[in-house]
Amino acid sequence: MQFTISQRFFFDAAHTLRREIEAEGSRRIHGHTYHAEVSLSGPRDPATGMVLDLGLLRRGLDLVREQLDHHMLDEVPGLGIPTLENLCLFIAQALPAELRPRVSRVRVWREALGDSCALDFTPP
Ligand SMILES: Nc1nc2c(c(=O)[nH]1)N=C([C@H](O)[C@H](O)COP(=O)(O)OP(=O)(O)OP(=O)(O)O)CN2
Ligand SMILES: [Zn+2]
Repeated sequence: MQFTISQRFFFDAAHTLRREIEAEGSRRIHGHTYHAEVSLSGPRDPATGMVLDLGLLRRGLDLVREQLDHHMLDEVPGLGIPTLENLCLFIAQALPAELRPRVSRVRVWREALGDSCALDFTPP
């Protein structure tokens, strides 16, 4: 049996973005509140009854959040162009190594705008 556990966090960050449309406002430094959800999938460990203790996932997410919250996203090493797509990939790759193989989905969204992006990984 495959289970999926997930946890969310949010961060406030600034960025600029080059776009074909609505270019002027996006090119100026502006900020968003971003929400992110990381899902891990796998079997239950019969000894613990858990896929993984959610407290361990929370610790991993706190480490990722520190790299994004109140940062200028254009300057975050390894992020690249600060789009929702690249944020999904960055978050997946910035998780501690022991969590990464179990990541099945990373979703990032901006509640105020209704924008969202999800990155899905093939289950192991
Ligand atoms: N596929 C993607 N498209 C866009 C992304 C993205 O990450 N992936 N990002 C943006 C911008 O971040 C942009 O700032 C959002 O633009 P917009 O919807 O115009 O929102 P505003 O910041 O202008 O909203 P306000 O209501 O004025 O704060 C665009 N596209
Ligand atoms: Zn923006």
